[in-house]
Amino acid sequence: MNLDPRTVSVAEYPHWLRAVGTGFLRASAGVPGEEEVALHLARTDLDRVQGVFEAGRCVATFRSFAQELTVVGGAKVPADAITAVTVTPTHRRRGLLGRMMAADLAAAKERGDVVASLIAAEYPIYGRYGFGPATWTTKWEIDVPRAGLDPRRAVPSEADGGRIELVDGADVRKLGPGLHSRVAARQHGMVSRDERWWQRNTGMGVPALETWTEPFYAIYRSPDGEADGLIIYRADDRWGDGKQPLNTATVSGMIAATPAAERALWEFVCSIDWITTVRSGHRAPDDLLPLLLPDPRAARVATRADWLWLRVLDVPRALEARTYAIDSALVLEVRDATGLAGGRFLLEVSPSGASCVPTTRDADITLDLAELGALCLGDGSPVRLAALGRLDEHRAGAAATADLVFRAPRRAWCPDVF
Ligand SMILES: CC(=O)SCCNC(=O)CCNC(=O)[C@H](O)C(C)(C)COP(=O)(O)OP(=O)(O)OC[C@H]1O[C@@H](n2cnc3c(N)ncnc32)[C@H](O)[C@@H]1OP(=O)(O)O
Repeated sequence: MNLDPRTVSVAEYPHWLRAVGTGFLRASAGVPGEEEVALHLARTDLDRVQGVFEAGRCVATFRSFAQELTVVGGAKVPADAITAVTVTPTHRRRGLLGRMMAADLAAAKERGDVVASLIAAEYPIYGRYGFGPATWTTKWEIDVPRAGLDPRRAVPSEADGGRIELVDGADVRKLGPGLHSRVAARQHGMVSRDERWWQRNTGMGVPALETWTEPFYAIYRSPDGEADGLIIYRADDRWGDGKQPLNTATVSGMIAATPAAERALWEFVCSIDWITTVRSGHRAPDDLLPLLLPDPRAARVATRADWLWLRVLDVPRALEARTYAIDSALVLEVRDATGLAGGRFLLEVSPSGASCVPTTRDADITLDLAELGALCLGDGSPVRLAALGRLDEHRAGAAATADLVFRAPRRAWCPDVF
C-alpha cells in the first residue's frame, strides 16, 4: 500500500479534518459538515497541507502557514509555523511524521523562511528534527485574599490616572491588532496574529469542534486615552457552604504595552468582587505578575513548561536579525544532519549590529542545531548546555562567552497556541 505524504484536494479536505480530530483524540471527530469545512478552508493554504491516505481514509496530517516571529531587539523574521501534526494510532511509528516534516522543512528553506516554529504536544517528539525549546511558559494561580491587595481600593489608583473599560468582542477586533503589534515589537518570542485570530478569539467563526463561551474583555486606557492593555477572562460560579463567594477568574489572554497597563490589569482582575482565585494563563517565566502583588507568595506556579520550539533554517539570518548587548566574536560549529542549515560560522556582535558568515577558522563551540534553536532567542544557557554534554567547548571559557553573547534582558515569551 502506498503511504506517501502528498498535498490534499478540496474534496479530500473534510476527511483530512476528521483525521486531525482523531489524532487529537476528539471523541466526536466525524467528517465535518460544509459550513465547518468552509471556515477552515478560509484560513488554509492547501498547498501547505499534507496528508497520507489509505483506502480512502486519511491517516496522517500536517499543515504549515506563514508567520512572523519577533527576535531579540524587536525585528521580525519569516517563520514556517507548523500545526495539526497527527498520525492516526493505526499508522504510528512507521516514519510518516518524519517524511511529512522533511518535505515541509525543505519547502520552507526553499521559500527563504529563517526558522520553523511549533508548539510541541510532547517534549520528546521534535528535537530529532532540529527543533529546540526557545520559549518557556509559566502559569500562576493567585490566592487573592493572601495577595495583600487592599479590597477597599479602586483600581486603577487615582495616582495612575488611567482607567479600565469593559468592552465587547467588536471593540477587541478593532483595538487588538494595533495593541498587539506594539507589544510584539518589544517582546521577543511573540508571533504574528492575523485577522482570523482576532475573530476566532472573540467568538466569530469558531469551529464546532471547539467549545466557545463568551468571556469578559477589559482594556486599560492610559491617562491620554491610549488603549495600552487588554485582558480576556472568564469567571465560574462557586460558593462555599457558609455562603462565601469562591469564584475563579481564568485569564485566557493579557497583553500590555506599558508596565502601568500591566499592573492595572492584574490589579483589576484581582480586585473583582467574589473572585478569590485568579489563574493567569500563559505568561513569560519572568512575568511581572508575582512581584506586582504585595505578597508574591500568593502566586503559586501551577505550570512551568517548554512552549515555542524553533528550528533554525538559516543560521546567518537568524543570528544577524537579533540584537546583542556586548562586543564579542565566536566561531560556532552547528551540526545539522539534514544538511539544510548547518556549518561553521563566525559570529561577530556588538550593540550596533551583528555579522554571521561561513568560516574555516577553528570552532570555539560545537552544538546541534536543536540547541541553537533553544538559544537563539536568548532563553538558554550555553554554560548549562556544556554541563549537560550538549555543547562542546574547544577553548576554555568559550561557553561562558557564548552565554554573554546570547543573553537577552528579558525572557522570551510567546502567548499564543497555534
Ligand atoms: C505541532 C503539533 O501539531 S504538536 C501535535 C503532535 N501530535 C500529537 O501529539 C498527536 C498524537 N500523536 C501522533 O499523532 C503521532 O504519534 C506523532 C505525530 C507524534 C508521531 O507520528 P509517527 O508517524 O508515529 O512518527 P514517526 O514514525 O515519523 O517517528 C519518528 C521518530 O519520532 C519518535 N516519536 C514520535 N512520536 C513520539 C513521541 N510522542 N514520543 C517519543 N518519541 C516519538 C519515533 O519513535 C521515531 O523515533 P526514531 O526515529 O528514533 O525511530
